[in-house]
Amino acid sequence: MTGAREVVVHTGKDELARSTAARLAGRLADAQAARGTASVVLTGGRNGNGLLAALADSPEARARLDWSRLDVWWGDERFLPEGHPDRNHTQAREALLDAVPLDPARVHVMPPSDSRYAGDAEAAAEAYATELAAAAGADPTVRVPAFDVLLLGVGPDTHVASLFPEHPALRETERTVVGVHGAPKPPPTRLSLTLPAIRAAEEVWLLAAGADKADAVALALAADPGPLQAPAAAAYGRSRTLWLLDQAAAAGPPATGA
Ligand SMILES: O=C(O)[C@H](O)[C@@H](O)[C@H](O)[C@H](O)COP(=O)(O)O
Repeated sequence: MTGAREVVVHTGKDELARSTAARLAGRLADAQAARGTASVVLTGGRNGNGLLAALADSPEARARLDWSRLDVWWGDERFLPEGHPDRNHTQAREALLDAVPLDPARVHVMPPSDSRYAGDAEAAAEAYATELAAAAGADPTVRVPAFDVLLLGVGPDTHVASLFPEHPALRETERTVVGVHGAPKPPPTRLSLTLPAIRAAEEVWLLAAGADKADAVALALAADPGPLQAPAAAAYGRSRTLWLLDQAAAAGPPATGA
């Protein structure tokens, strides 16, 4: 079912961000060298934004990456008005996107809540699904591009993108993007790629740093928990699934008892 799962542990969150930025710049530059273009799917959250900030300073990115030939997508978005400071798009702009010469036509933002979808998360999700399908090419059975790298932050409950444990969005097998209602992490209304869309990526990279992630990482890396219990364990790429951790997140559940 899945490409090999690899785990890489860095000393701390800054080193994780720096090394992952170098790795990502190299991977995307290789794709551009081979195909002319590259694609990356961004994640929200502190680790995702830390990675983007590190990418802005990355010598590897400066030396090798052609920003104008990079397609940028999002794995999830907080369904809030355009420019809201909590939107993943706003935070990504601040961390990186406004500082590099991207082609605006290649930056595929998930619709904000004050767009023409007027607060209708399902309609916004459908619009993004249509944009993905258009980018995937002429074959109507292929509805998501084969992203080079899809990034996912891992939540302390093992959520990835806006797919939370036990949430009905995890059961989606048809749609590639859904509106997520009643999310336990604010804001409650979100847009998210579904598991089938995530699994269309060539490589899925999961990021976690800090002791508060140790239980989640241990659970997701343990033998096959179901997706409903541990969404992170159900997120994998076609050719590779890479877990990028710092030592605290990799330390496993804290010892209990005497
Ligand atoms: O929009 C979001 O909130 C996310 O995309 C979410 O899935 C995030 O990546 C994780 O909660 C990890 O976030 P941290 O890196 O901040 O722990």
